[in-house]
Amino acid sequence: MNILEKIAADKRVEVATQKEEVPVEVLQLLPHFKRKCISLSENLRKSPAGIIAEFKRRSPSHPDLNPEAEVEEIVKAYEKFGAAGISVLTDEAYFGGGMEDLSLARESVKLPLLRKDFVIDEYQIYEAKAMGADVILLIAALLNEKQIEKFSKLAKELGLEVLLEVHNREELDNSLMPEIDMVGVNNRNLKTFEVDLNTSKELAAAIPEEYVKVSESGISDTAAILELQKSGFQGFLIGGNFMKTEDPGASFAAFMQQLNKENQ
Ligand SMILES: O=P(O)(O)OC[C@@H](O)[C@@H](O)c1c[nH]c2ccccc12
Repeated sequence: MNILEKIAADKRVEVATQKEEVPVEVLQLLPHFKRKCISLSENLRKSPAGIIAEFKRRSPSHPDLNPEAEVEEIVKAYEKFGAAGISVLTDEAYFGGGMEDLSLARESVKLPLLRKDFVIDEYQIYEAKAMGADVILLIAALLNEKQIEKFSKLAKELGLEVLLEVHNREELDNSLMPEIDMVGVNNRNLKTFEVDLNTSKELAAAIPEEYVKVSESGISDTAAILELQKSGFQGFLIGGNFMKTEDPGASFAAFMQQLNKENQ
């Protein structure tokens, strides 16, 4: 079993328990359930930089990233210094996050929030909405075409946007559908953790124009962004580069300052 399959197997157990504790009918009563979502794809289309800054404490590839990080201060800095959106890891077992982080982020900023998790069940989409998310992630490597269709239709019904994550041409060709808003190319192979920005560059041309293109993972300098922009990317999902430092908000601010200088 590779790491992705292991995460998905654990996730099924976790979701089954969670569903019993807080059924969908209860989620639907929470105040954010009726909230009108903010569009990340629109923000990315109009933003000159298009950075989706991520909050995560650890990951399977970086177990000691920033174990004690607190969400509020960091997401506020991400907003203040010009992020187009924020990604919050809600997986506890492998990333040290939780739904609590997502709700705290919701209370702290107005930016669109991506619930970053391994969606394998419709329940998690209701949960994302109830906790104040604007966007869900669907990972093509984990889901078949039918599931992607079912999940993205539900997301749309709830007013959420969908970021589809692909890692190769086959996943892309099998998973595109009209309900998807953004296509993210993950530069990190979730099966081996290897990072290669060429993954984005090579897949860019195959992504139809109507989808906003997002390059995910392994981006550590502004030069990479300028290059990826040339390949047609409008969104850049960056986590570790900021979270690995003692003050992720300050590192993000410095990164944005540099990027704005180069973009002029
Ligand atoms: O920390 P990085 O290398 O900047 O990567 C951020 C983000 O792309 C990464 O966390 C990610 C991309 N797809 C995922 C799916 C699940 C969990 C995490 C991820």
